[in-house]
Amino acid sequence: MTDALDVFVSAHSFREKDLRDKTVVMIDVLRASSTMVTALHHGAKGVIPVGNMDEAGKISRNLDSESFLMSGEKNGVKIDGYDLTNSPLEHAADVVTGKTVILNTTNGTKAIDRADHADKILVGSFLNLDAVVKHLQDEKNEIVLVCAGWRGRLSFEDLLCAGNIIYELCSGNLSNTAADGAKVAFGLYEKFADDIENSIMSSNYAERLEGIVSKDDISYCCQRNELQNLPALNKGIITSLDDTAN
Ligand SMILES: O=C(O)[C@H](CS(=O)(=O)O)OP(=O)(O)O
Repeated sequence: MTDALDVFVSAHSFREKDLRDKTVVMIDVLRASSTMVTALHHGAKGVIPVGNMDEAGKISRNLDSESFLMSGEKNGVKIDGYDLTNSPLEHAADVVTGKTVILNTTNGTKAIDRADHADKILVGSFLNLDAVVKHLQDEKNEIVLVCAGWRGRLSFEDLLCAGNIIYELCSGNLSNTAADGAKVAFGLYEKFADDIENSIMSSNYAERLEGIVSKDDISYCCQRNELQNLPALNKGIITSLDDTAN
């Protein structure tokens, strides 16, 4: 099954047609994917991913002011006038239950926007890795793991998570005929499998956002299989797969 799977290392490394009729798993470990999974696990009604502030503003104007929260960041910092940053730890049950979260981030929400032509878009992270793997085991479409990366560049933690998904799907035995992207992600995971958190703590992200994003946030996002839900995009809104009409 891993022969029908490829990995794109950033949200800018594919063309629209590369995703047509495929099932995409968008991976932005730090932090958009982890925040979406967490918000939905904690009872958010849905997450609306937006690519910029204008879009966020337009959507919010059509909603009852009590019904939603605006979450997001620019360079890791809360956007003026927003309720929350995109820290998963801020998306706690007492904050998000029953609310729609409009989420605006530098990479993750834009990656979803760019993956628009896929047949299905799922959201993956270390937190819900098992749920992703279980779903992909029965997937009929070709699969593409889209790492959000950072501003068009590769991010270590996203590729590592893609490698972990592939490793589980092939039970640690990747075929020689797998795509190059799958081989690279798998190899990265093999190297760092026993040291996920430490290796991510010395990634470019951790260095770049030191003092802005807390170590608690990063540690939280490195936990594997803490949450069991699988977010999926449905008509512009992300909900956990069991809650959607599909
Ligand atoms: O806030 C985050 O975790 C990042 C910030 S940055 O773009 O890596 O500086 O955004 P995200 O879209 O969640 O990757």
